[in-house]
Amino acid sequence: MSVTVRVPAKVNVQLAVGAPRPDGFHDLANVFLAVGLYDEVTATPADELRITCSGPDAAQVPLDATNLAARAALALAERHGIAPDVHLHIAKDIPVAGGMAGGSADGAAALLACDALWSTGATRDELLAICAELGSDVPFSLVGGAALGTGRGERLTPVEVGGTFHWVFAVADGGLSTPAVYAEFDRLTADADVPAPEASPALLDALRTGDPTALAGALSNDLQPAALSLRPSLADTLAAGTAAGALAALVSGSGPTTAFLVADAESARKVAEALLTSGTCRNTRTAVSPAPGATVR
Ligand SMILES: C[C@](O)(CO)[C@H](O)COP(=O)(O)OP(=O)(O)OC[C@H]1O[C@@H](n2ccc(N)nc2=O)[C@H](O)[C@@H]1O
Ligand SMILES: Nc1ncnc2c1ncn2[C@@H]1O[C@H](COP(=O)(O)OP(=O)(O)OP(=O)(O)O)[C@@H](O)[C@H]1O
Repeated sequence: MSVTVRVPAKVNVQLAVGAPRPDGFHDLANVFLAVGLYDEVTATPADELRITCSGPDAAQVPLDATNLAARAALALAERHGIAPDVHLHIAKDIPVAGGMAGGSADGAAALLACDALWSTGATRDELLAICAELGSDVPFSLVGGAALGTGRGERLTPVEVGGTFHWVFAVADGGLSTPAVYAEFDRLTADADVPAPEASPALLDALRTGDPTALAGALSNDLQPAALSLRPSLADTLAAGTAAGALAALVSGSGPTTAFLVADAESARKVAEALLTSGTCRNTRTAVSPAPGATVR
C-alpha cells in the first residue's frame, strides 16, 4: 500500500522583513500565495528510511537525512513511537533552491503521507507544530491557499482570495542560499532603522477583490535588494518580463526565481516566450493561484 500527496509551490506577494532577532531569525509579515506548480511525495512501507527523487532537477536534491521529507518522517515517527521504515519518492516539479519553497513542500507532503500510511491519528495542530519545527515555510505548504505568516513566518492566518491570478516564473541558473540572502539583507540595512513588519492593507484588499492590477501595484519583497545584490543579473530578467507586458515583476522569496504577475493566460504565454528569448533565464513556468495545500490523492 502507498500514499501519494500532492503539494504546491509558493510565491510571497508581500515579504516584509524586520530586524534580526536574538535567535538569528527575522520577524516577518509574510503573505504567502500557493501557486499551481506541484511536487508529489509517495510513501511506501520499506525495510528502512529511503529517499528517491525524479524530475529534471532531481540531481540537486539531497537524498540523505537532510532532505526535509526524511526529516518530516523521522519527526512524526519519533513522536508516535513508530519505526520510520518508509520509502519516500519525490516527483519533483518545483524549481530547486529557487525561493518557491520546494523543500518545504516536500517536508509537508511527506508528513501528511506518513501520517496517512501509519494512521497516527495526529491532529491538524500537531501536524502544523511539526511543520513549524521543520522550517518557517513548511506550515504554509501544508495549508496552501493564501495566508499571512507572522513570527518567522510559521504562525499562519488565512487570507481571502477573490479570484484567479496568473503568473510566469523565470527559473535562474543555480540557486541562492536562504540564510545568505537574509545575511545580505542585514548587511544592506545595518545602518537603517528597520521598522516592525506589517501586512499591507492594500495588498490584502487586492487579494480579496481578485484584481490583478491592484495586486501588481501592491506586491513587495524586502529581500529583493539582497537577492539582486548577490545576483545582479536578476535585474535583467525583471526588466525583460516587464518590457514583455507583465503587470509586475519581483523576486520570489529569497530568489533567484523571479515572478511575473500577468493579466491572463494569453499574456502568460507571451511573457514566458519573451523571457526565454531574452536569454536572461534558464527556463520559464506558468501557473495560476491560489492552489490547494498538501492533499492526499
Ligand atoms: C524566504 C522565505 O522562503 C519566505 O517565505 C522564508 O522566510 C524562508 O523560509 P525557510 O526556507 O523555511 O527557512 P528556515 O529553514 O526556517 O530558515 C533558514 C534560514 O533562513 C533565515 N531565516 C528564515 C526565516 C526567517 N523568518 N528569518 C530568517 O532569518 C535564517 O538564517 C535561517 O537559519
Ligand atoms: N526535498 C527537498 N527538495 C529540494 N531541496 C531540498 C529538499 N530537502 C532539502 N533540500 C535542500 O534545501 C535547499 C533549498 O531547497 P528549496 O528548493 O527548498 O529552496 P527554496 O525554494 O529556496 O526554499 P525557500 O523558498 O523555502 O527558501 C536545497 O539546496 C537542498 O540542499
